Amino acid sequence: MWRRRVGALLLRPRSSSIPTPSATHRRRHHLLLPVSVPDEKGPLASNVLLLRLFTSQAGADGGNPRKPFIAFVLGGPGSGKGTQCTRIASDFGFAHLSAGDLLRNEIASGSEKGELILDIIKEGRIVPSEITVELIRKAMESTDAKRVLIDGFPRCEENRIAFERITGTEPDLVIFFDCPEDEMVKRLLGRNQGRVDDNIETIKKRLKVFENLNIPVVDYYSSRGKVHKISATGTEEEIFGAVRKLFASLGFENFVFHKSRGL
Ligand SMILES: Nc1ncnc2c1ncn2[C@@H]1O[C@H](COP(=O)(O)OP(=O)(O)O)[C@@H](O)[C@H]1O
Ligand SMILES: O=c1ccn([C@@H]2O[C@H](COP(=O)(O)OP(=O)(O)O)[C@@H](O)[C@H]2O)c(=O)[nH]1
Ligand SMILES: [Mg+2]
Repeated sequence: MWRRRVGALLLRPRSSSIPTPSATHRRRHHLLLPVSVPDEKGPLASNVLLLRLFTSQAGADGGNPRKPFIAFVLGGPGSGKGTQCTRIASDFGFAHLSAGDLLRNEIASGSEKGELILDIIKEGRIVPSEITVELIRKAMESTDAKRVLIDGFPRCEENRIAFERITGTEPDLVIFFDCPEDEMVKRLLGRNQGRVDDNIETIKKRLKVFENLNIPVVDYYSSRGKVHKISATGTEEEIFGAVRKLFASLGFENFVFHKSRGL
């Protein structure tokens, strides 16, 4: 086991647990990211990330040879996380763990926890950390993959802290898909997957939760030099072009590219 020891179109959110963003936070968010995040227009190979990749895969990370390379994939609702993760998984051999899908599977299982999760998702709020982290932990345990994408998690600082405490590990890389709100709304309203949260009322709440609770997680990892911001506007293919460059710059082999050349 790899773990150390197994162990602003927006409505005000209804839940009082959702803090109102301070002007300082908003200012910080918009100023901080471009300064501290190496973006796709910057130098391709970030030596820090490259070093982490090799230390993680070679087992030098905390002396644990079986710790997978972990990438958190963040971005607002509808920014294209799931779409891009599917591409990364097939091109670069990552296991794709979608926190939202794990939660929806729990709902589909008919468990008592599932009922609570459904109520929270309908409201666009965040499921208690212990539930989500436990689902992710189990999913990670049941894969032998050496590279794992965790899509749509952590959603808030509390999620992040719980993950790091329970798994005893941190992500090696955080990808942040940066997308304007109006584009996200358009995509969500056209997603057409029958989701209980793809309606305008819930979308407004999810956007508010994203800005208030998820952006601080991006800021935290930015300050630790782990975030790679990718502009999520343009076609799926154009965005994947930037993603591909990032993974190539980190030394990941592109299986599809090699297969197409008979290698
Ligand atoms: N670059 C893009 N341009 C237009 N639509 C997109 C793009 N990427 C994804 N979509 C569509 O937008 C919707 C939301 O994408 P999805 O990957 O589910 O986002 P997320 O997981 O971040 O919510 C889906 O219907 C998807 O097909
Ligand atoms: O770590 C997570 C991931 C998702 N969710 C809930 O599940 C919903 C859908 O998440 P998903 O990632 O599937 O949505 P996406 O951003 O991809 O549209 C969110 O709005 C939250 O209510 C959560 O509480 N914690
Ligand atoms: Mg998704």
